[in-house]
Amino acid sequence: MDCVDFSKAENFPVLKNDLILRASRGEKIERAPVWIMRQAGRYLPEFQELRKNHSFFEICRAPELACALTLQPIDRYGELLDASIIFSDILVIPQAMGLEVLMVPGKGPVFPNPLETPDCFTRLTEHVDVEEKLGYVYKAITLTRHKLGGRVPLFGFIGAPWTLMAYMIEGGGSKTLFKAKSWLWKYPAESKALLQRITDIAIEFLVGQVKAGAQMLQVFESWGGELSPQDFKEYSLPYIRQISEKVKERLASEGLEVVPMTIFAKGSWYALSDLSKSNYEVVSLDWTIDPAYARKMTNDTVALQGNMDPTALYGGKDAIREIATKMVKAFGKDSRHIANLGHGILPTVDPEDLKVYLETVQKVSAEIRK
Ligand SMILES: Cc1c2[nH]c(c1CCC(=O)O)Cc1[nH]c(c(CCC(=O)O)c1C)Cc1[nH]c(c(CCC(=O)O)c1C)Cc1[nH]c(c(CCC(=O)O)c1C)C2
Repeated sequence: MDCVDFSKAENFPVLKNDLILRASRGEKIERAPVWIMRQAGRYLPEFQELRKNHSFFEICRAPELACALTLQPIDRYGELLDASIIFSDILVIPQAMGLEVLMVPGKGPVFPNPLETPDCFTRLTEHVDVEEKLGYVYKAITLTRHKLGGRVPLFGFIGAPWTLMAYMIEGGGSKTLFKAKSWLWKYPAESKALLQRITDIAIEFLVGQVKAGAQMLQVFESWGGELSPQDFKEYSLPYIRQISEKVKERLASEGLEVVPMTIFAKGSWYALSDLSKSNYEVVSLDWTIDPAYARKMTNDTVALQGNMDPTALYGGKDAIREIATKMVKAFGKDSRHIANLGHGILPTVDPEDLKVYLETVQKVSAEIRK
């Protein structure tokens, strides 16, 4: 019997379901692929069980545990999911840059010593060795690719530079982001220097994730919608563009597969046209955007991902069926559509209700293509 070494990014099992890769590239699909942001998370009792005995970042740093959590939704929902996403967090980049981040149960991420002024740059590591600091994510990706057995493709991801900068200054979640945004007015040059430092690491990290086995990449600009259209153009878009352009250049020049990339800029409806011209195959939509409007603004040049309101999963099974059906129909049968929610699944959703959503999407999106 052949012995495959699960620590090596080679001899991966053959992919059996490439629906999401085809949808991303605008190829013909028999139905819309579906996956869920935060699908490996707190709404699953099996996640809670494992989490009881381990801290959040301990799990991220232990490839066996991160792999086990990534597989939980895939094992539970079987063929109802068309993609997996590696269990990790966007905040591993600020950690690699030298900032401490804690995950406080019931509160979320906390930076005990956030950046207060640009003088604090002295606390950041000058040259981050991405492999040394974040190699644990690569190991988790490689192991997961083997253990997935080719069932579905595996996403790697990062937080976009503006979103990470905001966390590094706010020190955690925030309603107004007034501390991070005040940097844009008080220290525009230093803000751009910080965004560039994050961008350089992000590029390296995404290339490393593909090398390790990631088959798609998603960039989360979760706090895009806190910026005005003008500020988005200045402090978010240029870095989002650099990331897709340079990652693809690097992948091609290193003879690696140039994998499809998704941009999710939550709240940035005004930027849809710009985002569709930013070298991403997929633009992800939050639930406030009408699919027809998005199709028009992106001029039908990209695949669209989304976008049921995550709280619709609290409406009961009949409402879920009705709302999911409407959503699938709104994206239409000819369009490139990857079904998802408009943001991450909330921690108190009943996993059986999510199942109804997945079943409905698969059924309806196949029916309208017959
Ligand atoms: C893609 C991803 C993320 N986090 C996690 C994953 C991997 C798992 C998956 O998606 O299935 C695990 C992931 N990350 C976290 C959890 C819960 C941690 C726990 O067990 O206590 C999980 C499962 C913790 C976390 N980490 C973060 C928050 C948000 C806090 C805030 O509102 O400011 C929280 C609560 C930061 C974070 N993390 C992430 C984002 C971008 C997506 C989004 O906008 O939701 C953001 C903003 C991305």
